Amino acid sequence: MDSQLSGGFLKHTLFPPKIFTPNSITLSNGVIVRHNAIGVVEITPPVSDKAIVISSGIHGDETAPIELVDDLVSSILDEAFQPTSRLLFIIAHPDAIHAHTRFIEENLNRLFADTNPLRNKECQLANNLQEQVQTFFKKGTEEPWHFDLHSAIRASEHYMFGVVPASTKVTDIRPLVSFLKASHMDAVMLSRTPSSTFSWYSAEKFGALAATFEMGRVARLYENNMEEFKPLRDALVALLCGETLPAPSKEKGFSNYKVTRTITKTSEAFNLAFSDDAANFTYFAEGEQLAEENGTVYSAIAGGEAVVFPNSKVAIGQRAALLVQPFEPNLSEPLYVNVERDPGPVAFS
Ligand SMILES: O=C(O)CCC(=O)N[C@@H](CCC(=O)O)C(=O)O
Ligand SMILES: [Zn+2]
Repeated sequence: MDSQLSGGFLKHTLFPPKIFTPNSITLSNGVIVRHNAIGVVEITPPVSDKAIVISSGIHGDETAPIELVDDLVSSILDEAFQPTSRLLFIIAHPDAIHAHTRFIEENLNRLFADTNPLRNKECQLANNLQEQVQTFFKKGTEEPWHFDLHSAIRASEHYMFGVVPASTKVTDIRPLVSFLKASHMDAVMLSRTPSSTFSWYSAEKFGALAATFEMGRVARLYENNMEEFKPLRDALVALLCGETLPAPSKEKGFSNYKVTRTITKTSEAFNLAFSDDAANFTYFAEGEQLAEENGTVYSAIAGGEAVVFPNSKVAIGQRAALLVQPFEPNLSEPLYVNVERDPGPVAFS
């Protein structure tokens, strides 16, 4: 086994050697494991039908995804399962992981719109990751997928959910929704506007079936209860190995939301009208005030809206909250998360 990875992918990423040289090994099952860069491992099986990026650690304090990625890479190295897709595993931001923070200078997950001028470490990281993903997808013609794994800052009415970015591509995302259900996630949220996130980058530039996954809530490394994410791990292994996905949960329901509005903070005067620790998907009835900034009042629209990722402390110019409404997709027809198409009528209970 590659001596650099023998101590584990996460350990190497957090404590890399002074000089890193890309290297690769071939496992006895014919799978090639290439350590492309610190925090980036590429898996190439002899035959592949999908090209799947699984990224974690974009935010340094969201650690369950990092533990999951480390575990999947170890299992492949141990030949515990044999992938039939090309894979790119990423642990993105070791400095932020060491510092137990979301980011050091700038939110990395807002830097995927384009190549960034090098004003800080996050810009460099975003540029490197864009290059890695571009090279990976352009290497083959397999179906492109990207799961960017995160954990929410606050409590949530839905513990595990997927956020599907809106792109200008016409990609039918029903296989992605099936995967979320097979992972026993609680909900999907369809964006309506471009967002410069890592999953948006793969959806927009490569037409990937891409989503941000919210896996529970932030916790210190190794203080996560990884049993909670076993259904996601099982579904990932099935997808990576070309096997039938697990059946959706019989106990849990599955909710569909579409984003109605994005509230952007434009000045330091921005205030949310509710408590800072309100849970994701807290519902506000029509007319209830949500936020205020320099005399502009944001209130819930007809039918009410639920609030997701509210954060008044974001940098000026960034998203301070998403507002969503439930809807029922018609899954007998293609489902597009395209900036120009409404995914379907709102469904109020
Ligand atoms: O809990 C929060 O407020 C943030 C959790 C998180 O990092 N979420 C991602 C979502 C990205 C997307 O919209 O696809 C983020 O804010 O970057
Ligand atoms: Zn995050």
